[in-house]
Amino acid sequence: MTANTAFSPDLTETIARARGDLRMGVPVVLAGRAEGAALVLAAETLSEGRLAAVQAMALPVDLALTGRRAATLRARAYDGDIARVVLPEGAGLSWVRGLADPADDLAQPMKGPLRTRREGGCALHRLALVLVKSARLLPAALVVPLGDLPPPPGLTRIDADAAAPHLSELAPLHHVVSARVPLRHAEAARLHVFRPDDGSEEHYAVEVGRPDRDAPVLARLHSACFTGDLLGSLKCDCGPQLNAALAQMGAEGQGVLLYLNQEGRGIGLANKMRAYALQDQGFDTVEANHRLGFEDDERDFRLGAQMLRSLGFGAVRLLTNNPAKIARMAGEGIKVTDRVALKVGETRFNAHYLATKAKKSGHLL
Ligand SMILES: Nc1nc2c(ncn2[C@@H]2O[C@H](COP(=O)(O)OP(=O)(O)OP(=O)(O)O)[C@@H](O)[C@H]2O)c(=O)[nH]1
Ligand SMILES: [Zn+2]
Repeated sequence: MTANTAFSPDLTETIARARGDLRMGVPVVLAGRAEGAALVLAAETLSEGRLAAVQAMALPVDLALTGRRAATLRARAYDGDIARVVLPEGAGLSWVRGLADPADDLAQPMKGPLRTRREGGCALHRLALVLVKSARLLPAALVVPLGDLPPPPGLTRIDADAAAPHLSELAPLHHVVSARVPLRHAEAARLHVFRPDDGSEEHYAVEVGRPDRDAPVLARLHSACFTGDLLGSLKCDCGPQLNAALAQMGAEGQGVLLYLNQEGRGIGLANKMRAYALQDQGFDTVEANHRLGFEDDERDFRLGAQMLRSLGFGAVRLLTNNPAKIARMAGEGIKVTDRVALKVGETRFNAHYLATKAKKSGHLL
């Protein structure tokens, strides 16, 4: 490796840079062997100026959407999980935003007619959506295949053939530090910080007592909920569940709570608030995610399994009502010897939310 290439970003670093670019509204270039190079711009952060610059290139432009969003818009998704909606000539920023963001779907239901592309490949579109989702933006992106044109200078360029399999793998988490933090519910607690090597959010583990590594440990996989955990929101049951889990660990003298920074079931706080705004319009928690173009649950529970293993745990008594968590742990090689029910925090504001989870996501009552 020469000095120059040693300083160059590798694939993981280039993808992290691309996430930052997309969040700032800067286009990135995806280049695949079969498809050639394409310019990608996140719909959420697209500016008038960059849309005009795209249109000035006089190339065919697609708005890549997930199959979920396309279904809401009644657009044909020829690629199954994604749709390539053709950008009509002269379409403005409000056209792009209206397709990407369901906020005004009810007020302005007529978005079409929408023409979706059938011919050509969709690998770069699929990768573009993975990238904008991982940047916690709305899952919608303009994709401009460049043909023979050279990409504009100064843009982050990603090797699409290498990036697609790379992004489906979990970035390794490294244990950064741990220290004692006595908690109201569990005085003998220690907070461990884990950092993924792809530049994404850190995740935490709260270890209560000194649990025996050879026995199943009382464990809770808790997903970040700013509104519930910190603000005391009555719209979900997260805050009471967090406290009850720590209290049970404190009472038993041992346990481990994994705090996964996957706000809003993995869609980020801004998108969760978009989902809440749709719930204000009458949609339930699952429908709201789908209208936004997300799956019901976009979390990656491999994170929890990796932290447990890193701390030396192979078996858990899992505090949860969610059967998917049990299945995901087992699938990742963590033995779930018991399910410990965690029923706290029902309010008149979240009764419908809890009932929807029971009905649509199979939560145990
Ligand atoms: N997208 C979205 N996320 C929500 C909504 N309400 C709560 N959340 C998020 O859902 C997650 C709650 O996760 P958990 O406490 O692990 O709940 P669970 O998967 O139902 O499982 P258990 O609590 O273990 O039974 C948190 O990340 C919240 O931010 C909502 O209406 N929409
Ligand atoms: Zn919550």
